[in-house]
Amino acid sequence: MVAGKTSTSRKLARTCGVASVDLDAYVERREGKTINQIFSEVGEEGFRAMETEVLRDFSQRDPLLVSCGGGVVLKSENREILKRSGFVVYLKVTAEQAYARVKDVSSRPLFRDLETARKTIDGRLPLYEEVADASVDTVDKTVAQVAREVRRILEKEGILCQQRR
Ligand SMILES: Nc1ncnc2c1ncn2[C@@H]1O[C@H](COP(=O)(O)OP(=O)(O)O)[C@@H](O)[C@H]1O
Ligand SMILES: O=C(O)C1=C[C@@H](OP(=O)(O)O)[C@@H](O)[C@H](O)C1
Ligand SMILES: [Mg+2]
Repeated sequence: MVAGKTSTSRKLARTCGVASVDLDAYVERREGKTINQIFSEVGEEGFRAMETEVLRDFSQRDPLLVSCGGGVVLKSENREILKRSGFVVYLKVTAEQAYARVKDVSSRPLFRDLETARKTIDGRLPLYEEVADASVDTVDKTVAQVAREVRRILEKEGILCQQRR
């Protein structure tokens, strides 16, 4: 959470002219509810079911930049989809940096305080590493810098065409 997945993907889509979708934004629009409302109405389990459904749908469309929610790695089914059908870039962040970026964490039901954020990040680390084809450290970098790094990786992999600079 707050690694900059949504912002980086949006920036990259704009600069590279590639279609993009944010899974959380898509779920919110489809349900006509915020992530918070979904969590309070159907719980995390209900939200995770929706997340898997949209991940499955969008994994079949190509080329597409998909920004996932940070908890997408929790289900093994999702991890298999990510590994099978995408090139996965893991954006790394520390709990401290994430907190410094957003003072108001109220729109993220699972990001409550610094200690919880630390534990969440530590607990998920092996899962992110399991699915990642590449990783980018986002600490002390702007969204534009992170997007540039991701773009270079995708160009090197032959996923995006080299752009003239
Ligand atoms: N590299 C960054 N530097 C500074 N602020 C950032 C950076 N990446 C994201 N942010 C800010 O942090 C907040 C959360 O970013 P977001 O892209 O929604 O992260 P995620 O989708 O990983 O949770 C936004 O307010 C965004 O502007
Ligand atoms: O890490 C998580 O479990 C979650 C991250 C959120 O997305 P971001 O990582 O884009 O904030 C959102 O999917 C939901 O609040 C749950
Ligand atoms: Mg996001």
